[in-house]
Amino acid sequence: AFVQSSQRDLGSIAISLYDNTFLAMSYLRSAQNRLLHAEASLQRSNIAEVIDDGRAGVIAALPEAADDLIVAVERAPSQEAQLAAENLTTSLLQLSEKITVLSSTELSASIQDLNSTLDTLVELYAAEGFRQRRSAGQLIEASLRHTWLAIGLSLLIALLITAILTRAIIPPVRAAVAIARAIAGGRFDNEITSNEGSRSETDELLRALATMQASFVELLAAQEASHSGRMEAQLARFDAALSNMVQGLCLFGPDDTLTVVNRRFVEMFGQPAMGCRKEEAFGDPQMARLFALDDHRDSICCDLADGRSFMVTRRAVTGGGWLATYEDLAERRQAEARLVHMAHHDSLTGLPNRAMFREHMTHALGRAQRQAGLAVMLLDLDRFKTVNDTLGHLTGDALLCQVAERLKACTRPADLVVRLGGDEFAIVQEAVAAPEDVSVLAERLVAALAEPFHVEGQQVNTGTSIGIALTHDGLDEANEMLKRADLALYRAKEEGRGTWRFFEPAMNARVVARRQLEQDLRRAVTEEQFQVYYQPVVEAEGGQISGFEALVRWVHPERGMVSPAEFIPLAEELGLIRAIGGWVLRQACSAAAAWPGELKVAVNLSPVQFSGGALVAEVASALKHAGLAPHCLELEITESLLLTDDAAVLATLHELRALGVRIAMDDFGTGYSSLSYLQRFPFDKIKIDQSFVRGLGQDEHCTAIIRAVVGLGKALGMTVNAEGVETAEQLETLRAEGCGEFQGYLFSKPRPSQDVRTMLGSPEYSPASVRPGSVAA
Ligand SMILES: Nc1nc2c(ncn2[C@@H]2O[C@H](COP(=O)(O)O[C@H]3[C@@H](O)[C@H](n4cnc5c(=O)[nH]c(N)nc54)O[C@@H]3COP(=O)(O)O)[C@@H](O)[C@H]2O)c(=O)[nH]1
Repeated sequence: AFVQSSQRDLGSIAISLYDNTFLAMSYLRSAQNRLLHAEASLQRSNIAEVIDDGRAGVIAALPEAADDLIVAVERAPSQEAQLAAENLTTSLLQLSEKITVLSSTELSASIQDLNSTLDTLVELYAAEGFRQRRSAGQLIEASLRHTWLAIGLSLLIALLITAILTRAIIPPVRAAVAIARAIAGGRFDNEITSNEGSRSETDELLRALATMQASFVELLAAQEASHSGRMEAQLARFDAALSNMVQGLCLFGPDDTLTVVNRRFVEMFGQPAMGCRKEEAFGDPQMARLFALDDHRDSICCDLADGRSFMVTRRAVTGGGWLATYEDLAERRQAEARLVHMAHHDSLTGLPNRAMFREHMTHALGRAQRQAGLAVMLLDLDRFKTVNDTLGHLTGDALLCQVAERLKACTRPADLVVRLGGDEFAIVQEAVAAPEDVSVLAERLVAALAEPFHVEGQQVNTGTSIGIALTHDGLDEANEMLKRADLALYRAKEEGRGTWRFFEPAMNARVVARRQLEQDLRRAVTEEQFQVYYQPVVEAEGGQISGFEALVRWVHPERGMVSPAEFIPLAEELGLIRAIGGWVLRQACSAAAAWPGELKVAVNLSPVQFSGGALVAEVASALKHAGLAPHCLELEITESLLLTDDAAVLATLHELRALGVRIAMDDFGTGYSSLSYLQRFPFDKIKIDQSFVRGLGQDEHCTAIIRAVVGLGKALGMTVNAEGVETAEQLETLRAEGCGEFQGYLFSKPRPSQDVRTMLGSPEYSPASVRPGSVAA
C-alpha cells in the first residue's frame, strides 16, 4: 500500500511538473518572445523613422503576450509564482491601455521592464520546478527504502508462518499416516486423539480416521455375526433335514467310527454308542447286521430278529467314510396304500372319487351283464354357488361334507357314493331289478338333502336335483352312462330343481339347445342385446301409479324375446349376472330420472350381485350418474339371499339403506322361514308372491297367508305389495285384506320404456276403473 501511494505521489509530481511548471514556463517564454519582438520592431521603426509601424507591432504583441501570461497564471506551480504572474499580466494590460500616450522611448523602457520582470518570473517558475523535481527524487528514495523494508518484512513473516505451520501440521500428519498404515495392516485398536472442537484440517483428518476405524470394527463384527448366523442357520437346516427324514440315517467317518445318527434312526433302533466302530455301536450282536453292508452292495433288505424288515442303502462319502439310510418296509407299504387311497378318494369328503368311480363302473357293468341292472345317479346341489358366494368356501366345504354323510346314510353298503368334483356327486346303484327301485332311492335322497343343514352355527338350505341313467342294452360304458345321467340332470334342474329325472333319448337335443343358449347369452352380454321393461306399481289408495318395476328382457337376434325366468338362472350360473344386473340398474336409474314427479323404480337384485363387494359402489355410481334421488330407487331382493344369517349380506343391505335407497323383500312366502327373515332386516316393503295371489278364491290357506303378511307388514311399518294381480276379484280381496299396493296384468304387463309416459298419461289406474280383461298388451 505504501509503495502504491508513493508511486501515485510520484505520478502526481511528474504530471504537475509537466502540466504546470514546464507548460507555464513555455507560455512565459512565448510572452517574453512576443515582447522582445515588439521591442525589436519598435527600435527598428525608430531607426527608419516609421514610428507608427513599430507601435502597431507593440499593440498587436501586448494582448497576445497577456494571453500567454494568463495561461501561465492558471498553471502556476505555487501561489507566489501565481501572484507574480498575475501582477505581470496586470502591468502588461495597463501598458497596452497607455500605449498611445507613451513616447517610443517610454514604451521601449516599459517593455524592457516587463521583460526583466518576465525573466524573474521564469526563474521563479524554474525554481519551483526544481523544488518539485527534488521532492520527487526524495520521494523515490523514500519509496525505494520502504519497498526494501516491506520485502524484508514479508520474508520474515513468511519464514515465521512456515515455521509455525511446520510445527503444527507435520506431527499430526505423521501420526495420521502411521494410523492409516496400521488400519491398512488390519489393526483396528489404534488410539486416535484429536483436539475436541478444532476445525483444523489435521484434526478433521484424525477424526475421519477414527470414524473409519470404528466403521471397520463394526463391519467386521457384523460380518462375523452374519457369518456365524449363516452357519447356525445352515446347521439348523441341516439338523431339521436330518431330523425330519422319514428314513433312519447313520454316518461313519473315515476311521470307520460312528459319527452321526438322525432322530429317525434312534426311533427305529435305539440310541447307539457314538464314536464306536460298527460292531460295538449296539450291545446286541444282532444289530450289527444293520451295518453289514460292504462297498460292493449298496442296497440290501435286512430282516431283524424282532420281525421288522428294512431296506438299507449304503453310500460312500467324499473325503472318506460312508453313510447308510434305513427304510421301514412295513411303513413303505402303508404309504403306498395311502397313496392308492388318495388317488381314489376325495380329500374333502373322503368319498370315492372319479377315478374310483370309473374302476368301480368297469366291474359293476360286468356284473350287470350277468345279473340285474345298474343305475348311475348324478346329483347336483341346488343353490350351492349362492351358498359359496355368500357364505364363503369354508362353509361350502363343510356343507359338502355333511351332504356326503347324508348320501351315505341313504344308500346301502353295496351302493357306491362318489364325489365327482365341486357340488357334483354320483351314486352307483347295483342289483336294480326295476326303475322303481331307483326312484325310491332318488326320492329318499331328494328329501334328505331338502332338510336344512346346520353348518358352523348357521342354517343352510340347499337341495338336490338328480339325473338317472339305467343300463339297458348290455353294451353300456361308464362314460356314456355318466353322460346320459348328466342330460337327465339338466332336465331335472330345468323342471324346477329338487327333483329327479330318468334319461330319455330326446334329452340330447335339449342339452345341445341349452349349450347354444349359453353361448348366445355370453354374446348378448357383450353386444348388450337387452331391454328393460317397466310394470306399473299402483297404490291401493287413490289408484295412482307410484312407480315401476324394471324387468329385463333379452332380445335374441333369432329367437326374439327371451324371458328372464329362462336366462337369469343361466346368467347366475355362468357368472354373467353381475354384468347384466349392473346394466339394468344403470338403465332403470337413468329412465326414472327422466320421469315426472317422484316416481319410484324397483330393480331386482340377484344374490350373486351381493358377492364381490362392489354392489354398494355400483348403486351409488348409478344414482349419481343418472342424477336420481336415492329414495326413488327400490332394490328387490329374494329370500334366497337371506338363506343364512350372513353378516356380510346384512352389512351390505345396511350400507345400501344408508345411501338412502329402499329395500324390498320380493316373492315373500316362498322361502323356508320367511317370517324370520323380517327380523333380520327392516325392509321398506314386502311383496307377496304371485302364487298366493293366484290361489285366492281357490285355496283358503292363501287368503290366510295374505292376511297374516298384511298384518305383519302393518305391525312392522312395511308397505305390503301384492304382485301378479290378474283379476278384479283378486284385487277386491287384496284391497279388503288391506294390501298397500298392487302389480299385475290387471293393470298392465311390463312394457318398454317409451310406453311409460303413455301409461302415466292414462286417465286413471284406479282399480275401480279397470275391468277384468282390459289388460294393456
Ligand atoms: N335378478 C334379476 N331378475 C330379474 C330381472 N328382471 C326380471 N327378473 C326376474 O325374472 C323373473 C321373471 O321375470 P318376468 O318374466 O319379467 O316376470 C315378471 C312379471 O312380468 C311377472 N308378472 C307381473 N305381473 C304378472 C301377472 O299378473 N301375472 C303373471 N303371470 N305374471 C306377472 O312376474 C315377474 C315379476 O316378478 P318379481 O320380480 O318377483 O316381481 C322374475 O323372478 C324376475 O324377478 C333383473 O333385471 N334382475
